[in-house]
Amino acid sequence: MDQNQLFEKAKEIRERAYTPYSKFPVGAALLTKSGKVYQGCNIENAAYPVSLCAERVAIFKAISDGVTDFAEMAVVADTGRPVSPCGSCRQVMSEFFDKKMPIHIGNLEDDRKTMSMEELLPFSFESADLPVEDE
Ligand SMILES: O=c1ccn([C@H]2C[C@H](O)[C@@H](CO)O2)c(=O)[nH]1
Ligand SMILES: [Zn+2]
Repeated sequence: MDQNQLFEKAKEIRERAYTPYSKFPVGAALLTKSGKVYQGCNIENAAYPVSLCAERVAIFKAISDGVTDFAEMAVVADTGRPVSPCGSCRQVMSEFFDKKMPIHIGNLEDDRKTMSMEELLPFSFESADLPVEDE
């Protein structure tokens, strides 16, 4: 699966977004090293903060399937510049993605940009920062 195909998967799932409040559908496609693709769309709620972003839906689908061998992600929305994942999604990505993993962001005009995990969230808070528990 190449980058164009991954963006197609992101655009496809974007059509399933549930966005009656923002009217801002987003699609994400997460490729695993074994070639499987997990697709996610944003799902909103009348209680606005309960809404979940496309990126986290894709990641949580994979994690709940027992899959963690992530290779690349593509995210797409109808934005003027390539869509910028929110801070909460960057933090969740950093929990599961290697620092060098490429994240492709784009818009419907196919303006695209690829950033590594560590470019997207530098100096991230991570498990190594937590105190080590003695036994
Ligand atoms: O990268 C992004 C940015 C925003 N949203 C969603 C959250 C909300 O449903 C809507 C407007 O913020 O877009 C995503 O899914 N991914
Ligand atoms: Zn987000």
